[in-house]
Amino acid sequence: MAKKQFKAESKRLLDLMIHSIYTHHEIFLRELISNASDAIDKLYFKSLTDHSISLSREDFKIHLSLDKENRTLTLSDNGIGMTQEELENNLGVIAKSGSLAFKKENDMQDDVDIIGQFGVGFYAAFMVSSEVKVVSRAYGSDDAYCWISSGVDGYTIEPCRKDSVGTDVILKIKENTEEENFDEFLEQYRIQGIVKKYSDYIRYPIQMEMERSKLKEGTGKDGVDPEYETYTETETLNSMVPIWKKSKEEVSEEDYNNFYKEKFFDFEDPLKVIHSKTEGAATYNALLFIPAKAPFNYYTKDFEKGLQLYSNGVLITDKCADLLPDYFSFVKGLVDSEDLSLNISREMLQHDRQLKVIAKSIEKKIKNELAKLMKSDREAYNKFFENFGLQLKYGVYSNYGMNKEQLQDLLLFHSSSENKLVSLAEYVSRMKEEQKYIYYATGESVARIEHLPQAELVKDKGFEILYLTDDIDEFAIQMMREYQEKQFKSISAGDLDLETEEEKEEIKKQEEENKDLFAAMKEALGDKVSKVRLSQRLKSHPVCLTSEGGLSLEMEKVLNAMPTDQKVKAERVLEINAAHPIFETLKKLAATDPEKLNAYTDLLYTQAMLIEGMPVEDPVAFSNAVCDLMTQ
Ligand SMILES: Nc1ncnc2c1ncn2[C@@H]1O[C@H](COP(=O)(O)OP(=O)(O)OP(=O)(O)O)[C@@H](O)[C@H]1O
Repeated sequence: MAKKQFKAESKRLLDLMIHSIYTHHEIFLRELISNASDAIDKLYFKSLTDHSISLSREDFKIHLSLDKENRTLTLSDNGIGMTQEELENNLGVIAKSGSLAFKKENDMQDDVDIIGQFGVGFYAAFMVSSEVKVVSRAYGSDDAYCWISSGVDGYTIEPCRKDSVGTDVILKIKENTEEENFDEFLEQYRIQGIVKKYSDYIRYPIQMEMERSKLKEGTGKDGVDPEYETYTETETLNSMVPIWKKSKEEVSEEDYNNFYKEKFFDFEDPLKVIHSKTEGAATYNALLFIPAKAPFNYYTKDFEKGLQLYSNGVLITDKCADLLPDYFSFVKGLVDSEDLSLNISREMLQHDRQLKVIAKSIEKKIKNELAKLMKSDREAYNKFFENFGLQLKYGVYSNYGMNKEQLQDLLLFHSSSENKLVSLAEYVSRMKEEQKYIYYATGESVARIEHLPQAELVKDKGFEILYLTDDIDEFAIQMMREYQEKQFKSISAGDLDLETEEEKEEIKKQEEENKDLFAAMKEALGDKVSKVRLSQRLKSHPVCLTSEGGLSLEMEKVLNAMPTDQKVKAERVLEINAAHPIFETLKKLAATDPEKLNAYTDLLYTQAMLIEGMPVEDPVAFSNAVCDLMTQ
């Protein structure tokens, strides 16, 4: 059977092209400037081998001009131009890319970055233009041709005059409609803004006549009213050389800082700059910054993470979220890669595989740089941690601890013995020979934890305690379970395993002897506690509250502060210090005055709650009970 060719309804196709590919109208300018840059690159490439071309890099430019009255925006380049045939083939055939063909035909050198590949970008002009006119004269030809089209109706090509080689693209900007504003594309500042946004790093100057106004001479002083006059000035709108493509030696700290502040709208210099060129599985340049302070909305839903993504110096996405894991969401910066397979609108990527490879590599880089900073400049790292440490801890906890290995060495906690932030590695390196666990205590603040009765014995043994003051801390620690094969242990949970065998025996004996007392106290407290027992962690304080099972009192507080209806309750244990005089009193009361024992038990429980920073269920009853005691 004879094979038939597909036919395309070219009008429909163009219509689709104009209305369905791009999300933002402003993209048209990026596309036309990229075409101009490609055309110049081609001529430049030719000039490398054809010595009759006397142009050097500096001679090439792209020029923009606005004519509000006639509603035109003109882009001129002195690139390679197009012959009549090329106009016909490249602009008359949708999805035909002369640039891609050029790249394939010629073995392109490193310093030429042809951008075009799909053969559709040009048609973006019709999103904002009622008519597009292309006047072009090809390199090596004396003839020029004019291609005109109003979009779906087709196009005409006629000979015309053009004095120099290159191409002028003249857009007749559409009239405003009820829904859409096109006038904006006739405003010089809007055009300047779009160029800066997408084409700042096109390597040839993009110039425009900018209208300015100044005070007329002789006015505005000596009692003469100020009068203004307008004048025009040619301005280069783009910065051209991407700072990230320069070598590190060429860029000063000030250059980096200024670039960061201007581009990412910060008033302060960044805390750390990471500039890297990577080759291998993923080839890319990255320029990343760690801000000195968390933005005011950092810990809110409004904050959007992401890095700018460039392909050959042309902006593809302003905030590519996939390039950063959540726990490094504070990083600002950009990635530029030539190996991205872009989708046709150049607004997205086609395969996220490449992006994943780049993201993995960036993540590794950020982690290593932070670890380096921790070692080399602790003060700066502490500052970083004060601002973003919380995010790292969330990172350890989230996704069922999937990233804990990655992040654990970046964490800092306040140390009881050092009285400053320490890393887990530092803690472990100081552990005593007989110390089995990494001890931690939780509470609202360092000052509050300092006074926790539970900490007494652990401290007495000379063991360091990590003070956890953020809500997420204990959740993160529980997710980690251990660090360098040392388990974490809360000073308020379960058996601290601090006693010698004899001490353990002694406690067991005392527990047995006072079985009835503890049973009576438990009875008095009812559901409030799951157990009353002898304490193995108290030294001078009478009581404390601990918990059993996976849920600690601190976690209970955190979870119950969340706006959900489901409330949780930790299994509370009231611990009594056998060495405290109160113990003797309790023993006596058990035998003589059970009612008083009940009242004292309740008082002790409430005191323990207060020490823990837990809300007292009935403050009035507590106050009355204390007064009763005072007046006895
Ligand atoms: N200013 C110009 N000077 C010379 N040739 C041009 C110019 N503008 C467009 N062309 C030619 O027209 C072709 C089609 O342009 P178009 O913008 O539609 O696609 P492209 O740039 O090749 O690819 P992409 O869709 O990826 O941008 C280009 O490949 C190029 O050969």
